[in-house]
Amino acid sequence: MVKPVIGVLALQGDVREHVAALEVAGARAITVRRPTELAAIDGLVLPGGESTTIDKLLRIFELFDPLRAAIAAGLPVYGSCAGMILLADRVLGATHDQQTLGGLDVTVRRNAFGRQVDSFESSVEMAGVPGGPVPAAFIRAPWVEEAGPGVQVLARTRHRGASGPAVPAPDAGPAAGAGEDAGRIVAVRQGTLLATSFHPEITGDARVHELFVAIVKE
Ligand SMILES: NC(=O)CC[C@H](N)C(=O)O
Repeated sequence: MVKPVIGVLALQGDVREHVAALEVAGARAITVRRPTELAAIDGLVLPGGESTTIDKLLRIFELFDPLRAAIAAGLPVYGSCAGMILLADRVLGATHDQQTLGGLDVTVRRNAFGRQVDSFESSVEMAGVPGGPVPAAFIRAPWVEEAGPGVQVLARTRHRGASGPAVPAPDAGPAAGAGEDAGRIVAVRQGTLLATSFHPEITGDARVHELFVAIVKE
């Protein structure tokens, strides 16, 4: 697979930014809106946006069940922010009828860092992403509250940030450990599923997408 074909779910959210980052990262990126388009892709990005809206649109576009099945069958997927929520098996703060595609054995908390005004930009040291901290935009971002045993934690914030926005630190990372003082989990991987609380696609740094392209090629 010289140049994998990676789809970006294009129902809502920041689709163009992911398409651009994927192209920089060495993939051929296509937008996906129809179930039949799933057959053409080697991997899929679930963009940021509003997870409740994307969930509803997935069902309206009859993509929910096929996509759930494709993920269960091993389709590599990268979910950013709302996309992380869509990949999570369990969601705290979900609306009453909100469903997720699932696949990632995590519990995520929606809007965990606060409201829209608490959105912030920072940088995150991420396992599997060499070359220093990744610039990361947190926009009404979720965090991973609990991760199952098969889930690899790739990045954490420096502080737990229970009240107000946390400050993801350049030295945050898997070495932070799981102790009481360890920060919030903001990037995870389980098999071929990758998820980040933040948006790396709007900061002009394609290294997280390069990691996903590498996962797709594995
Ligand atoms: N930037 C984002 O993707 C925000 C996610 C949004 N708060 C949600 O719950 O879906």
